Amino acid sequence: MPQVYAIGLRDRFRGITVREGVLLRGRAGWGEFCPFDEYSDTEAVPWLTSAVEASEHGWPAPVRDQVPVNTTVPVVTPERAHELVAASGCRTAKVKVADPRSSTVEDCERLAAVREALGPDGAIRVDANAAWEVDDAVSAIRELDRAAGGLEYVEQPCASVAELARVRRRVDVRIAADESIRRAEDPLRVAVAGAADVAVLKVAPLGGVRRALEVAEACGLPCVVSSALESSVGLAAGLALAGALPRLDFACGLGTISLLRNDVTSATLSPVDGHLPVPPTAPVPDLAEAHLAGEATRDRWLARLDRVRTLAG
Ligand SMILES: O=C(O)CCC(=O)c1ccccc1C(=O)O
Ligand SMILES: [Mg+2]
Repeated sequence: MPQVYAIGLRDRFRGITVREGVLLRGRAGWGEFCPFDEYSDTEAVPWLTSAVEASEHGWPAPVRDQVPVNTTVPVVTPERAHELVAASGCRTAKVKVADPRSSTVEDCERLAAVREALGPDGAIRVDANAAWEVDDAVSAIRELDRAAGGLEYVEQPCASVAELARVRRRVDVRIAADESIRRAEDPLRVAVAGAADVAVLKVAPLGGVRRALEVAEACGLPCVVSSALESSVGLAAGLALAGALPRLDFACGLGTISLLRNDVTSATLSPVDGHLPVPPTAPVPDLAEAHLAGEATRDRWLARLDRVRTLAG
């Protein structure tokens, strides 16, 4: 029987305070199905394909046994940002910016605190989650770059690929594409070359590790593997992708377990010295019992899983 979990977040992230999902067990081990609420049943199909790959088929062989990861800083006070980065042990920090609850001035203050915690040789990237228009993006990126003492890249400053290309021509900071790839009609065909310098790949919305490897090859850009805020069961799939990519030039966004208050496994994938291991399979969710969702949440997820299974055929 699939297990439905509900785990609180330490700080609000992307508007949510509780993360929910389903753990599936198959012949090869465990997989996680956890599309966000805003994903339709059709959009959730690749998330299921990814969970089925993990639980029934397993992953391709890795070419490295550990990956550097960034710490992720939600929209929090500068003091809290400093504390999160200092405690992380990571040499790269990714800071959420352009949130409706945070002005550019506040984003700059948070970035200055992150630089202070990281020191001059750490790398700072920001994620705008498609919030800006082109002109706003250009001026904000210049300000944030200054406040951070240099940015490694800015993730998804605007919504469309055409806008990314226009921003990219006007700023010195690298542009990374996230939503442009993961929410594309066909991620294998999205023309991000010319609009971005870096591709952010998330295993679940791309339909699994094998499918994400094809997207990496098709897009022809350096890739960063990022989580979708999963438990360690889902994070393991991201690590399998990061482990199997032919090249890995940047830290990955897989150090997100600390954003959750709990994990479903005692073999939690929490970074040590800014690195995570590439596991052969997902960890067994031996602590899932302690984080099972209430009945209404469970029924809602099992119904969603049924509908998406039917769609997936
Ligand atoms: O990349 C990271 O560091 C963390 C993952 C992250 O930011 C994220 C997590 C869930 C959903 C969307 C995003 C995003 O990159 O926009
Ligand atoms: Mg992003």
